Amino acid sequence: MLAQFVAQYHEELLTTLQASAISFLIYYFVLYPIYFHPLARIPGPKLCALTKYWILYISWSEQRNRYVHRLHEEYGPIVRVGPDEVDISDAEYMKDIYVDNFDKTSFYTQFADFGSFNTFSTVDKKSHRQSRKVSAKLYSKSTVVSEPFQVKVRSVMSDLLKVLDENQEKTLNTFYLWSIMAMDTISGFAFGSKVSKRLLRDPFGEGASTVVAFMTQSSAWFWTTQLPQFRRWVIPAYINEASNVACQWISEQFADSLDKNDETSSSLVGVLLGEPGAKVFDSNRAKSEIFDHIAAGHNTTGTTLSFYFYELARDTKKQDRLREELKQLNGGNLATNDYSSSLYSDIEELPYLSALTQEVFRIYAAIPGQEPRKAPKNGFWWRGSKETPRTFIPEGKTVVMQPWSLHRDPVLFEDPELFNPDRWLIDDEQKLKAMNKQMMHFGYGARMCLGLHIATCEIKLCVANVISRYRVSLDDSYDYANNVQMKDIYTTIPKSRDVPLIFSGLEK
Ligand code: HEM
Repeated sequence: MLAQFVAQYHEELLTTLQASAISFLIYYFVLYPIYFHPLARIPGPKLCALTKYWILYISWSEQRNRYVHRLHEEYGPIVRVGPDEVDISDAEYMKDIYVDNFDKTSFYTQFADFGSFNTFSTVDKKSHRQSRKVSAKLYSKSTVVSEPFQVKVRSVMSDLLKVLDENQEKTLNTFYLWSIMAMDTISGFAFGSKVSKRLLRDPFGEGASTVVAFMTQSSAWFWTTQLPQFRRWVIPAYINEASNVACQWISEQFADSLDKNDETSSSLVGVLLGEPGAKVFDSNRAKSEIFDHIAAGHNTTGTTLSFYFYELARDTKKQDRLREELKQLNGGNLATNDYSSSLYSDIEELPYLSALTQEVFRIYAAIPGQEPRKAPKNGFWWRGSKETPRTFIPEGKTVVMQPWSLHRDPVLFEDPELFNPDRWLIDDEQKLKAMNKQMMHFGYGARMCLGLHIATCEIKLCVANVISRYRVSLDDSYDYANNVQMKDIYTTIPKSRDVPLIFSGLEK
């Protein structure tokens, strides 16, 4: 009977089944994500709501930070950038997401080296807390300003001043130079000064090849963080080779440090391994941590300083004004002839130096991109705004903020693309407080940058030492407008990997 029915009506049945399947597919893939999904009331392009591959494509084509920023300008402080992902640009939510410490997403899990995770790549709160505790004291402000650390950083500054002295009036790739300098600082801290390589003593040879190896291995960031399942198929062999070179570089110094380092309590190796027998971390875990700190610390600092000096070189009035401020420190004189560095305690609070530094951090945040977290167990409320009604964001959905947009809020930062250090020198305390609260260049909350005190110290010391000795200028033959832009990626670098500048000694 049934067979007879099917035989008689099979064409109509097929059509009905096909129609149902098509209706289901339309509902599931189009109507549900756009109209019925829990995030449906959050504005954004329909393509973002339909498929996660759109924002992945934008990310892959290195446009995400600027694209998401444009979405905020069009749709307001919360935008839906993927079917299950929202980006928020409102400082009020920094506490909810980063201080209350939503777990990191899997974006971070692939930042593991030597087969072991590290503080940066742990996603859950509990293991992160335990991991971070081990090295937090070593990176604290009190350690960074202490004399033993300051001796190390001043010694790196002296190496840098020698390089500049020997290469006056030549065009230097400053992105490499500052990155090498930052690498020397972190590796001195990590392996102890007797062991760590002093790359500034061979900046154009081993120095350049080491930073290039680290930069090359991190150039696969998109596949590593976003589509790790395809990584092994799409990554060219030279990236894996660069990764091996970088790991080898860490391993050699790590092994040497076990033999020769006598700074057990003040070096990262000493702290990570603990007293003999304590077994805080095994050696692969310790190497993974060190790899990550060196990778996180040199590139970001190098990028920040590249844009810093670029801004000073294109506006000599700003250089002169900073030089005037520095002069006051030395009884009206600038630095002496020798290579000795200024004291951090003397320059740390200088108003114009601090304003310049804050403005560089604002426009050129070295990590300008997404810092994704997962909505927690009981979800999370968007409390409502002019553009978007109060909306519940369920557990597990991705919630992101990007410094790029927070730092370009036109209400707090008038003419946001203008490099204007004077905006930090106003008398309006309330406004300054709001501006500072909006800054996310070192992240925010419990997972804020571990190296922020070292980085700030190095950056200010480097600028003060160089500007008090040299006039910095652009190389007229170089196309800065096209080449010196921020690459639109998670950790930015100058697009051309080259910021050529010329240093001319000041008359003493
Ligand atoms: C100008 C220089 C630097 C900038 C702009 C910077 C920025 C940041 C940002 C934004 C984060 C949070 C990232 C996220 O949650 O997605 C971060 C985390 C981190 N940074 Fe830095 N960083 C700098 C220098 C350094 C240095 C010198 C070190 C060396 C120790 C370092 C080590 C770390 C570590 C270990 C984390 C992970 C912290 C955690 O998850 O608890 N950074 N950094």
